[in-house]
Amino acid sequence: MANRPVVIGIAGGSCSGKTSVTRAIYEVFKDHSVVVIEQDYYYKDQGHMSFEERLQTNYDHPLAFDTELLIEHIHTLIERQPIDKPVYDYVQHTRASDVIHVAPKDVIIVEGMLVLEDERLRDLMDIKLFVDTDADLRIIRRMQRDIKERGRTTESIIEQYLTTVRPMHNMFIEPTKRYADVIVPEGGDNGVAIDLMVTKIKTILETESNV
Ligand SMILES: Nc1ncnc2c1ncn2[C@@H]1O[C@H](COP(=O)(O)OP(=O)(O)O)[C@@H](O)[C@H]1O
Ligand SMILES: Nc1ccn([C@@H]2O[C@H](COP(=O)(O)O)[C@@H](O)[C@H]2O)c(=O)n1
Repeated sequence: MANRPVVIGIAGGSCSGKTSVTRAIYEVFKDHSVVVIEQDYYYKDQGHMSFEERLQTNYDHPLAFDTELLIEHIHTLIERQPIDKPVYDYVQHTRASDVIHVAPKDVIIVEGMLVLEDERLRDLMDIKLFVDTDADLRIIRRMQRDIKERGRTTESIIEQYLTTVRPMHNMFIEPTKRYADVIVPEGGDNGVAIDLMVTKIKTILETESNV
């Protein structure tokens, strides 16, 4: 077993396929040892705000996240200590009351739109991925997903996309592509990129000098 866990960052726009790539890697290592940390679960707690106020939040800005807590939790996992991971409720736009107890593992995947935006996060990562999918495909996927899974209407999705999702993507997410070691076109469908990642992770895990 490696001394220091391997930390992989998986960034990219909303609905680019980050979760799909994460799941594909998870499937390979799940019996071995892998933990997934979703940046979305670290949205700031808005329990003190009314539902109407929560609708005004810009969920695509870096300041919407409790990045301090996210960094603290990754440090804790790297030190091979457990964490209580928050749970997020997209319908209520705030943290759920429960947490998930997460044991430390050999592979830590940190997945989320803006995980390459903060230098402190980037510095913790051994491998940085950016999932790159065209904006037209992403908005179609988002429309389908958010109506089905996140309690949204067509009108609210279009309004949010034009006012915050698109401009914040261009301002904060797209520029982080430059920090990626690997740019993955088409996300979960890119079997070659996923195989390469799996091979690289195995190599790091097997390397004695990984301390
Ligand atoms: N290649 C694909 N073709 C069609 N739909 C996809 C594809 N990849 C992902 N999706 C769908 O798009 C939505 C977002 O995908 P996901 O992997 O969760 O992206 P992200 O984590 O980047 O938001 C999901 O509903 C998923 O089923
Ligand atoms: N209460 C919230 C919180 C987040 N969002 C949107 O989620 C997107 C990020 O999740 P992905 O799985 O798509 O990467 C982001 O674009 C936020 O706008 C939300 O709508 N409501």
